[in-house]
Amino acid sequence: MSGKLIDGTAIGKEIRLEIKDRVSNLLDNGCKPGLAVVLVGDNQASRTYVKNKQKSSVEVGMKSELIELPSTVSEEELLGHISKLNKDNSINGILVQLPLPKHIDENKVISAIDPEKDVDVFHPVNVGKMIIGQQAFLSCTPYGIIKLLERTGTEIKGKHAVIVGRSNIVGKPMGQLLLQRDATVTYCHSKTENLASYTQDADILIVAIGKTKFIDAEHIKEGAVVIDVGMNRDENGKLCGDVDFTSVKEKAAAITPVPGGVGPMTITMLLKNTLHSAEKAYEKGNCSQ
Ligand SMILES: Nc1nc(=O)c2c([nH]1)NC[C@@H]1CN(c3ccc(C(=O)N[C@@H](CCC(=O)O)C(=O)O)cc3)C=[N+]21
Repeated sequence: MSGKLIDGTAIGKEIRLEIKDRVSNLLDNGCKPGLAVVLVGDNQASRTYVKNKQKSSVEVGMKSELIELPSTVSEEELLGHISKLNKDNSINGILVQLPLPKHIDENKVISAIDPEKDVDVFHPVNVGKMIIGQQAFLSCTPYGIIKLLERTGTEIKGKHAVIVGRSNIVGKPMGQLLLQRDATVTYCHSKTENLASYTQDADILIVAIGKTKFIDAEHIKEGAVVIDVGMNRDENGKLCGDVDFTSVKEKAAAITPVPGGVGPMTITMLLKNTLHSAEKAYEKGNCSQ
């Protein structure tokens, strides 16, 4: 079987058009959704990602605000910016780009964001609500992956989903969203013994471990759907995933490429959550231009 490509750029575009329509409804009513991105320091990769997020939010008609702070900024000053954004009616979503410099406590900063504006879904209250199925916003990367599975007609119910990686922002929430959709979920990670024995049984394999070509054709069951969340740079600086795409695509029923797979969907879901937040604010009479 020759693997079918899951085109995250194209699926993301479709969803962004739907978002744009709903943004334009809000605009007609005097409410412009606003996303604030806080970038600390001068990490080049972070800067590129943030630019991408800004460009995408403007494309769907949102306001984009960038708060750029030097790597020497104090925790107190950063918290001050967040407090201001929390109170700002023109801002519906706040994202603090991670990682933060070592002298700043990431958990403290994330917890300072108003959960109603936490469109990234990193706040412990939102993560908890999501896991018990009470949350309006869903984690951007896992939610984007659910959309990829849905829009490619991949059955989730009753299937064995194997997650490789257990981060708080991808692996853990991913498993929970799949569980809510009636998959049988196995979590694997860097300490799992005999990893292939689990991955070879996966109908849906999600890989988010952060190691280039960590998964090859040997790990795959014929006809599996393979989702590659990896964002690694190879020796030439080229972006590549955690899956050996060339060999795995021959065995998989469908596979996401890197770039052009999960990445664009993460940003799309960030926009969707920001739209959601603005719609809620509008209903409460709290959305301004
Ligand atoms: N608070 C916070 N929220 C995040 O969501 C967050 C973060 N911090 N820190 C860093 C990671 C990384 N991340 C990416 C999102 C999209 C692409 C993306 O769109 N990638 C393109 C390619 C981009 C390129 O060519 O460099 C693609 O896969 O096609 C990449 C990386 C979000 N992150």
